[in-house]
Amino acid sequence: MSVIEKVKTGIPGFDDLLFGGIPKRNIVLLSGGPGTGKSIFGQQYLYYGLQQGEPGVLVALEEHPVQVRRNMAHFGWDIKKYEDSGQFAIVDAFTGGIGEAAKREKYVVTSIDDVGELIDVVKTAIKDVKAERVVIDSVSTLYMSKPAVARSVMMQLKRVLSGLGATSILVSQVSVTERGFGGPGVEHAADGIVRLDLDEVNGELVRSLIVWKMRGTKHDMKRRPFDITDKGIVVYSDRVIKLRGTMYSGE
Ligand SMILES: Nc1ncnc2c1ncn2[C@@H]1O[C@H](COP(=O)(O)OP(=O)(O)OP(=O)(O)O)[C@@H](O)[C@H]1O
Repeated sequence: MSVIEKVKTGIPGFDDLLFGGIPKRNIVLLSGGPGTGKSIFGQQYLYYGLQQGEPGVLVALEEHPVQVRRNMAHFGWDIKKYEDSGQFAIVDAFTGGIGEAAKREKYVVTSIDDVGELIDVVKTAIKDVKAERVVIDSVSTLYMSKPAVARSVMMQLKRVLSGLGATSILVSQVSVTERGFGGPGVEHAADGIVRLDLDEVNGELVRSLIVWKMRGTKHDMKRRPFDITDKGIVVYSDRVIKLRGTMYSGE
């Protein structure tokens, strides 16, 4: 039996849940409601890779690249030096190329309705920086207005990302009450699903996550609490959280 190579996320506590990390070339759907920490998780995964000498690409569909750099700097993740040295790239799929700041971006997607264009730009960025890690934030934006094409978009992305050897996290936005992870088309196509949650317990918001699926490895099956600190996400892999009265607890 061949041993599957794992990619460490570097998020404290999280790799324990995957017995080492994400199997190489997997496409992982990172799903959760608003403010659950999806963007931070993705950025932390990329920054850890950079520190290990693994180049990365962040496809920004929800935020201006300038804002992304600012948010990352807030956690002490200085990506500028990696951008300058050609080990990291942000694909701007947010501005549509409009505005002064957008003119300074190297990788710009002018229309996100044209998935072909997006894929071409992403491909170029991955090849240029030799990316081993890719984050798309968020993939939902690509099919929000046309759910029927979700699976096809996902399959196209999967072929390109996996084909170029990258291990990818695709952020999937779901509403607070939604039980799923972004729709059947994407859930089945993804190699892995990680769900982040924010729930009110005794008048306080509590963060937790669960690994729902991960092809190529055994994984933890329990809901684990996590925190967002000034240094990013910390998962408490030895603690279990039971949410009362949610769709998960079966109460
Ligand atoms: N320095 C920090 N310390 C603690 N918590 C923080 C810090 N910075 C941000 N947060 C928390 O992270 C949340 C935002 O996380 P993030 O942007 O990753 O969410 P998201 O899941 O991508 O949300 P959305 O889908 O709405 O964009 C904030 O609402 C806040 O609760």
